[in-house]
Amino acid sequence: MSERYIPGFGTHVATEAVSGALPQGRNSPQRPAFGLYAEQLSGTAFTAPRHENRRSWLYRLRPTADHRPFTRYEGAKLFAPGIIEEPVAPNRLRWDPPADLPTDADFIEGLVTMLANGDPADLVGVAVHLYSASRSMDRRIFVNADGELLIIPQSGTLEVFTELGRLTVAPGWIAVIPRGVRFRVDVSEPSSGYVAENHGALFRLPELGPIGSNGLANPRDFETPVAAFEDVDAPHEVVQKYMGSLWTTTLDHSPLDVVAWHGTLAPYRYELARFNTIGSISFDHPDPSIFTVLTSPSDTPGRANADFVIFPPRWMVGEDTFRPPWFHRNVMSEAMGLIHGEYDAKADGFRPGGLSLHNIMSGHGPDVASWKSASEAELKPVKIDGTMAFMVESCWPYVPTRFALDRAQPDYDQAWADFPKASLPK
Ligand SMILES: O=C(O)Cc1cc(O)ccc1O
Ligand SMILES: [Fe+2]
Repeated sequence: MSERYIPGFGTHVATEAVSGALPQGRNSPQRPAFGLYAEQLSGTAFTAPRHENRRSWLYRLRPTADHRPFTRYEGAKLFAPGIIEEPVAPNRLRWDPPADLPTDADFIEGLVTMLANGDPADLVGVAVHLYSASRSMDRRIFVNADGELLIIPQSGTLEVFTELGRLTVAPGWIAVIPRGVRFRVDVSEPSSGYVAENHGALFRLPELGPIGSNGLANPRDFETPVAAFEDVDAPHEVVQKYMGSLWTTTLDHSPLDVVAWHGTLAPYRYELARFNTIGSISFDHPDPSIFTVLTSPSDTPGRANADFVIFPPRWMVGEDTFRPPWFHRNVMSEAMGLIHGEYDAKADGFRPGGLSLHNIMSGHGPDVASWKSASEAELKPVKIDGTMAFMVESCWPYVPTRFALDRAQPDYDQAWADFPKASLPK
């Protein structure tokens, strides 16, 4: 079947891969068509307010309930390894793309956790993982009970076959797989990138306030796949992340057997180039919240559990303005990655596939070289081009994993060494 997508963010989709599979007029008929099983998948509490409520009804060959007990999964040792015991130092950290990410790995084995905050069982927090996959998942399925997965490819295109349909996700695109949705990732070349795992409230579009009714990520540009399934009666291993640990069970069939579904909870993809970037056309550099693609709110208004923010190509026109990111200390914690190109606050050392962490209250901003060139630049209109950085900003400070701590650049503080001292009038 050729791929097709339905446009819109969080819209109510009704889709069937086999004509007549989707019940009409009710969710749970006494006997669904063809002996399919009706199953509800909830992304929000049953009683969540109507405008936030997200759930879908799935019509499948066998119910998800039909499985044997899960046992501990012994693979993917660098994925969700648990938190370090020692206190977290107030240091800024940065990583080159690690040279020793798993090789000859599928998407599950290739996941490596770098940063995490919050306990998944508290339903808050976010984790940042890298992945490096050179093999397709062969009769293996992954499912995350701990939150939704925001997948950010950096190199190589992923074919993600989920219970609710298939998504092609190339670098420059993102995909979000809801909590609990089972999926397989196929690759045709060594592929790597980032995953932000959101344990908290579902990602949604940010409010637009005075921007008005259009702009930033427009709802129409989000794409949800139509129903697609496989009917395979052969053993399939299901690896599940559940309350921070990995578990496994084996089914005698593929669980990607949803023939039809309808509802508002579904995987989706989005091309970052569609982002309608809005910025200053007078002076001063706005807060980066203007670049928010998706936000997962916390219980405190305006203080995100996780904001997914991008730094796309854009014109810089500010008059009498220091144009790159300013020096700052933030009560929010900032994890950043780079998909391609260069980031305007870092002349050196922040590489595609790398990562940086500026945790709560760490002083950061432009490195010396970026500061010098931006302070001396002629302020004509300049296009920042050929770049895509992103940030996963969270109100909860991140804790690096042991793997991450052992691989941090030893000299990141040098980015801000040797600033000349200001000289006051005598
Ligand atoms: O620290 C960073 O590079 C991210 C960032 C970018 C920006 O334009 C303003 C503030 C900010 O934290
Ligand atoms: Fe910052």
